[in-house]
Amino acid sequence: MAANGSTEDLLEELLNVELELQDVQDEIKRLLDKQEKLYEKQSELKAVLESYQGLEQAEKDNAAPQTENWSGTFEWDNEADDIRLNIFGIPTYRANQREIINAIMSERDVLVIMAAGGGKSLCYQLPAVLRPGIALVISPLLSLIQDQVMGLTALGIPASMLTSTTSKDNEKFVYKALEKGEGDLKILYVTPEKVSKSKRFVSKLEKCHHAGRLSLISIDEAHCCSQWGHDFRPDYKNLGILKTQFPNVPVIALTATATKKVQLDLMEMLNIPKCIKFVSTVNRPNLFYMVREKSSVGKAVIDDIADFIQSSYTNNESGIVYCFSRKECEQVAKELRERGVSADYYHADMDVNAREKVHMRWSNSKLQVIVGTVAFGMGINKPDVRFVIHHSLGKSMETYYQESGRAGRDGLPSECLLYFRPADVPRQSSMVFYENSGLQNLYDMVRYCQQSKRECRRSAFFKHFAEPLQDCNGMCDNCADLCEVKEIDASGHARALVTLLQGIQEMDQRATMLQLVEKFKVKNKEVGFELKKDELEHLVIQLIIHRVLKEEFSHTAYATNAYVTLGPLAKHVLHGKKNITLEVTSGQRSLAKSSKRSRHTGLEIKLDNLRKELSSMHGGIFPHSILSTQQISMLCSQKPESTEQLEKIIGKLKTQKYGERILEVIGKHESDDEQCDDSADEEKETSVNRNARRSKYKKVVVIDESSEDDN
Ligand SMILES: Nc1ncnc2c1ncn2[C@@H]1O[C@H](COP(=O)(O)OP(=O)(O)OP(=O)(O)O)[C@@H](O)[C@H]1O
Ligand SMILES: [Mg+2]
Repeated sequence: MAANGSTEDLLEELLNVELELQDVQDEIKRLLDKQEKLYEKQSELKAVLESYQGLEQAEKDNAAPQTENWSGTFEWDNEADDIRLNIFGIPTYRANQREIINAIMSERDVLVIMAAGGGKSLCYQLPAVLRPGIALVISPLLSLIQDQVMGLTALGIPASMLTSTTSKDNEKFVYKALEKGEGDLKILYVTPEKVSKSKRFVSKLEKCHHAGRLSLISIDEAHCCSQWGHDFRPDYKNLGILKTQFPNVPVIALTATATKKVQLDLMEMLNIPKCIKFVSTVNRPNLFYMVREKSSVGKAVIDDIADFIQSSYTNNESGIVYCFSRKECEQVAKELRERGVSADYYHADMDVNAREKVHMRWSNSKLQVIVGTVAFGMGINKPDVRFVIHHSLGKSMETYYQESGRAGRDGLPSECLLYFRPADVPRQSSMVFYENSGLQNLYDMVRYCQQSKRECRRSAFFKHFAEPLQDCNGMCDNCADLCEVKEIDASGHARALVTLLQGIQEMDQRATMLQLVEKFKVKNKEVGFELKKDELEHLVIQLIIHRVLKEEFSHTAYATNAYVTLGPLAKHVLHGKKNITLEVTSGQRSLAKSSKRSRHTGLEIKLDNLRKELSSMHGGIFPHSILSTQQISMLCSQKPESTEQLEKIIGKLKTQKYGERILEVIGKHESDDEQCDDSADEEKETSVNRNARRSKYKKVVVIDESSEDDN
């Protein structure tokens, strides 16, 4: 019995030792993984440091040529102005466009960083028309290429492409144009694969260059070259050979966003160390940014989205709704349709044809809203997207800037609305935590969502992209809506939360955010004023961002779960060294500044209908290629009566093609107008006004700035 007893004891002890060993091995594995990650981070940081040093040197080396005055007068000024107005139908240049065109015309290599919709295409398309020969444009996506070629063809500019969809006949035509200079071709679009994989193409290009007919090389969406960028394409890596093969042909690389590191990478990979750099602001002054509380009650958020679209965008103006997952995408599209919104979904699980069909219907304004995942990305070229709604927060400020930036590429007022609720944070964090800086990027995004009502939303973008602050001009919810902001001390709640979590951890248990909040509600009725469930969730998230709490992740066979644990600054809260305040805004908001959104007049609607009619008559080119929304606004304010007046607004080419119909619509509207005193021009309520009224009572948690150091 005794022997038996001691065998059992020994077995138990052995088991315990084995369990402990297992724990130690797990711990070693965890530490080795951590070491691996730290090594990676170390080498990445070293590379960044080197590239910064290199960039500074390169900038010094380039200092002299950069001082050239690209806004001066040039011999091609008149001809360029003529092409701009009479072919492209563009009345004036936007910031940096003229300077970039002048640098390219002076045969310099150029790197252009210009916000989405800033007008990068004109910077290479105009010199392509102006210079003799053929311009080669590298673009990453078939759909982008097709849009561009269609748009140029509508303007009467001979453009072609070589892609997987090009017919044999067309290919022959292009090769003849390259090799022999036969036929009419000014701009040729190809994907990067063509350059890196088709020897035949490169040899034709060499012949074209040899005969002096290669006018310029444009590399659009150039950030795809860099592994540090957000859309790396392996084939972009080989584009450096273009400068080696054709050293005297000017190269223009263009992208909407590139950090300093990406810029340096691009210059190196494309072999353009001496390029002239034009960096424009990331600010998109025409975008109105707003964040709304996402209700956790049933489908309230869908009701809100449908209401937003139906009350602000009654003329079928295009929009995008971004969702977190494919399933959510389909669901939201269905729910919006049930509420009478013309919506369909787009995600990576669909076959290419179905996806393309949805995209086309939307591009032609036959479908109002695309409900998409991040897969609905770079190929979107529609300039008149009036609103981008995020059903859930994105994974970083960078992606939010890109996605929301698809609104208002035509420069007209547009809205970017994000729905936020704390419960969406662990959904995202459990997806991104393994990415390099994944959590840090996500928490920056959360900061934007939970920002104090006293802070401008735009300032978050300026900070993120390391740019000096600029005036928002009332173009975000916080700047437009005056609301009373009160602060309430929530340090007691924070302390109680930390204590509760400490207790949970001491019992070797753990809790998700929702479980923690539930437990807290049950246990802590006595902490001063009572917070509602969603307010407590906001508080937990805010404590995570400020490292009082932290998220930890654990995998099951089906999912990754996010748990909340004590963070490095938990002690500060416990010892009263860090104050936490709750921001409470009053429900009554008033509009600070007058609305920036233009009104829809009867004439605008008539001209919009006309461009749609003409677009289907002209072989389905996009309505915005017939008349841009900006041109419609100018037509409405100037109401031209003759061909000469019309030409000054939309240029000769469009006047020749569509002038008669446009003048007819304006003339008829004017005579109707006189009779009925412009009753058709009933103002539609501006969305900014409406937003101000629809904003709801809300509490935001902020960490007191006066509290102890965060680090
Ligand atoms: N000077 C201008 N005046 C008015 N409209 C312009 C001007 N330049 C470009 N646009 C219009 O602005 C819209 C966006 O231009 P473009 O497609 O070139 O943007 P982009 O900078 O390439 O943006 P993205 O990064 O999204 O590709 C187009 O409809 C274009 O016709
Ligand atoms: Mg572009």
